[in-house]
Amino acid sequence: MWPAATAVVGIRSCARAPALRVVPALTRSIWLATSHPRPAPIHIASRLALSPSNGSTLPLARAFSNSIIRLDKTEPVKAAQSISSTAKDAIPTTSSEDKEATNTKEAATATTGSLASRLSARIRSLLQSQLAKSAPKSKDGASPAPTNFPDLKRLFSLAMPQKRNILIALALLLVSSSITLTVPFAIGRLIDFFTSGQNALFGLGFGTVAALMLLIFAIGAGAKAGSNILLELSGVRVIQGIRNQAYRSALRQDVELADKGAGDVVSRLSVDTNIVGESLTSDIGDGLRAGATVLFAGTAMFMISSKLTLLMMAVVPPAAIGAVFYGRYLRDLTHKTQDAVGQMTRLAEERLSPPAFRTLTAFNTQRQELRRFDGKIGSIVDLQTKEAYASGFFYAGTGFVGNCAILTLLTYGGHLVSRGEISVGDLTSLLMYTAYLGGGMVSLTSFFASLMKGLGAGARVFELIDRESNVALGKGETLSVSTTPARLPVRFEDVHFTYPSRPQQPILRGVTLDIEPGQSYALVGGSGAGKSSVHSLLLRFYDPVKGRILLAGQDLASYRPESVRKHLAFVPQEPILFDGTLEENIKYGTESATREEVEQAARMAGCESFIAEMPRGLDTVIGSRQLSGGQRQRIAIARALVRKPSILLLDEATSALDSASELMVNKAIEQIISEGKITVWIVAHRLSTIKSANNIQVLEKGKIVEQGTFEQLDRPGSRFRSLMAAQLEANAEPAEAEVDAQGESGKERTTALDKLHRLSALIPPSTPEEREKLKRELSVMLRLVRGVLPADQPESKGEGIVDARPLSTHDNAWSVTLDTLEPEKEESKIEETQKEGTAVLDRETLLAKVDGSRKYHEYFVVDRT
Ligand SMILES: Nc1ncnc2c1ncn2[C@@H]1O[C@H](COP(=O)(O)OP(=O)(O)OP(=O)(O)O)[C@@H](O)[C@H]1O
Repeated sequence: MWPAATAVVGIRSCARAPALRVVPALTRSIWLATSHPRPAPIHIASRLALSPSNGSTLPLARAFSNSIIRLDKTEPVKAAQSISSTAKDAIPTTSSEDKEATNTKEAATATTGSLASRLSARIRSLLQSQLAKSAPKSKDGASPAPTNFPDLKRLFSLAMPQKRNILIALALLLVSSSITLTVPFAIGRLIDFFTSGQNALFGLGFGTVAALMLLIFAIGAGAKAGSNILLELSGVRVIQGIRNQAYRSALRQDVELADKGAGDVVSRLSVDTNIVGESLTSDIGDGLRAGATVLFAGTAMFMISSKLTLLMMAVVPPAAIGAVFYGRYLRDLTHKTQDAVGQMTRLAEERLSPPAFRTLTAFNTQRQELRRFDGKIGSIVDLQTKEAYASGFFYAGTGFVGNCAILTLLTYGGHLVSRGEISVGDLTSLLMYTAYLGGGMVSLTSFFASLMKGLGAGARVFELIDRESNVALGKGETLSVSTTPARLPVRFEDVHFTYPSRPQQPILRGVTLDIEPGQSYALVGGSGAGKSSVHSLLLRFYDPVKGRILLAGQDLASYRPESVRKHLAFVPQEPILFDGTLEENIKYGTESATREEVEQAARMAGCESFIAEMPRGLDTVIGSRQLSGGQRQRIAIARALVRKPSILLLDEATSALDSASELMVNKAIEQIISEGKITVWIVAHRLSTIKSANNIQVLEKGKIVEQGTFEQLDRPGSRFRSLMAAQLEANAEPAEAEVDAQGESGKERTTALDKLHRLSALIPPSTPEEREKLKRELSVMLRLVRGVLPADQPESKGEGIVDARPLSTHDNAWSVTLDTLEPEKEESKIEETQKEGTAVLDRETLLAKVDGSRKYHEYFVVDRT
């Protein structure tokens, strides 16, 4: 408010003519119109303001300004040195003027030299501590990672695609600003015209002048509209360009980025890009307008009264130094604030994701979550509080400096008017130009501050854009294949692996294995053994830290990742569906698939029945969580099948399926396996799934400890058997009450059948009590098997009922046949079978007892060594 307030005092002190009464109000309204609510790069002002006045100050201003520009670059300490050396250069000039003539030049140099070096050290330490504080902490919180702020050139390069529009907008802006800036001059002349009683103004009649001015103002308004529209539109396009660039970069990253959570990336894409785009377009417009205002107003003032102008300009350098430090502080603060916003977004996004939201609702952890979120907001508020204090003090300071300047103008200006050195009109123009200058400088500070904010946010955007992926897309040789599906042997050779986020935790410690084309493999191991990690390495989500993976005899890392992934299909543990139709979801990644191919894949994956129940079949739109877990898995399997891959990777792909669906999917997989065209590599816990593979690999403690066929591995003392036994024990815990409660309803039957699957490979108990328990269970199962067979079941192989393979090849094993479990014979038969060694029940025999008309060709076996 300084120009308006002090204008009153100034005008009163030199009031001569009635027309002057209008000046304070006029000054105030013009100042309000030109001032900006936000701060300004006084360094530019200082350069401009100082330039015409004093030859010796021009280099200083330039050097200072250059130092400030260097501050924006990535070398803050060098910039600090530069600033201090600029200050050092400045001190001899000013101090030598003030010194007594008796002072020797050496003494002055020594004094100023030590002052300058102290100043230099102080600035350097300030900047270093600021940088250290603002730099994001590393994961362990120990050592801060240095922040690389982009230089202005890099920042401006983002606006290059809109260069033409921006330049036109800026040219229009200069036209409109120039017109606005002639107003104080015209008013000064008008005041002199009215107070002097002349007949002509600029040699023209008043009416003509007024009409001309109206025309000029209209042109100014048009130019302003044009520049505003063009800048806004350029801003939108620039933001669009930055977002595209950043998103493209995000999509090309390796999965490590996603492991950290998407929230931070999302906030970079949304908030940071916005800040950068704004600072490159509308803020640049504001800045240029303000710069032109300051330049024009300063020059005009200088022409009206150089003495007065120079006197006023003395206040600029301290304000400029303040602006530099404020700007820099703001830039670091913005970077930190944006980081904090990123963390908050990450938390909110994670917690509001459908599965997380269900969990927090079910566990009543809303308060706890709110506290956690509050903590995140708290750190943002802390940073914003610092910003509030910084801007409060800064603006108070610049306001104070401005008031001092206007006071000087009015006091000394009034004096000059009273001495007749300048006219009242001149003083009025000066006063108005001061208001313009003040407003312009405030706007410049605002522009400077937003540019600094842009740099802070830009650093985060560039971090994303520049992030190098370890597994770079588009780099490497194209994997060329002669057949479809391609026959691609895989070999892991002494592969060691740790996740980048946990380099101290080895996951694989020398895995060596072979995958032959057209074969099927099951990778088994305890939870957390690293099975999924093995698949991740083949998919090149990560690269091994040691050893190598060979694909078709060549290092996997030498291929273009996309060309390898084209031949792989992957069904993850937790399949992801996207918003869209079922067909779109199945075709995801295989856009060329026809409707028939989609339908066939859906059929093979066992999706047919539930798709048929959907209102629009394959065209039904689904959200990411609008299907059951088992349905999602089946869609994901269909998605993999429609791809017709060379290698099909299934990671617990049937874990969420019930037995009937699992059986259906397993049959589809078995069919694929039997065709021998596609290599199938399964990660599984369930025996029924594992057994469908020709080869089994057992992963333990980061190594493959056993591999072979099921028959080879299912032997006493094998790691595989103990692994299976441990899992089965954990799963098969039948209780009498539960068994009784099962009845024969479809759902319960399915549950019991699931248990039956597991029991088909159970190691029978050795103690009489446990054997008792097993007998009870098997007898219930027998009842269930009878119950589950529909009366109209055609003569068949028992499809869709029970999945169990012949295990008759097992040496030294024994089995309890279900027919031994007919109530009256149970006890004796078990004993008997134990003595006999291996005996197998074929279902045909079993079911012949149940219903002589049916034939079944599969077996239930209870295996025991
Ligand atoms: N993105 C990751 N970053 C860091 N560590 C990870 C990551 N993913 C998995 N791990 C760790 O790597 C180890 C192996 O995990 P992996 O998922 O490969 O095991 P798994 O054998 O597939 O387990 P499960 O059978 O339970 O799915 C685990 O200890 C796990 O904590």
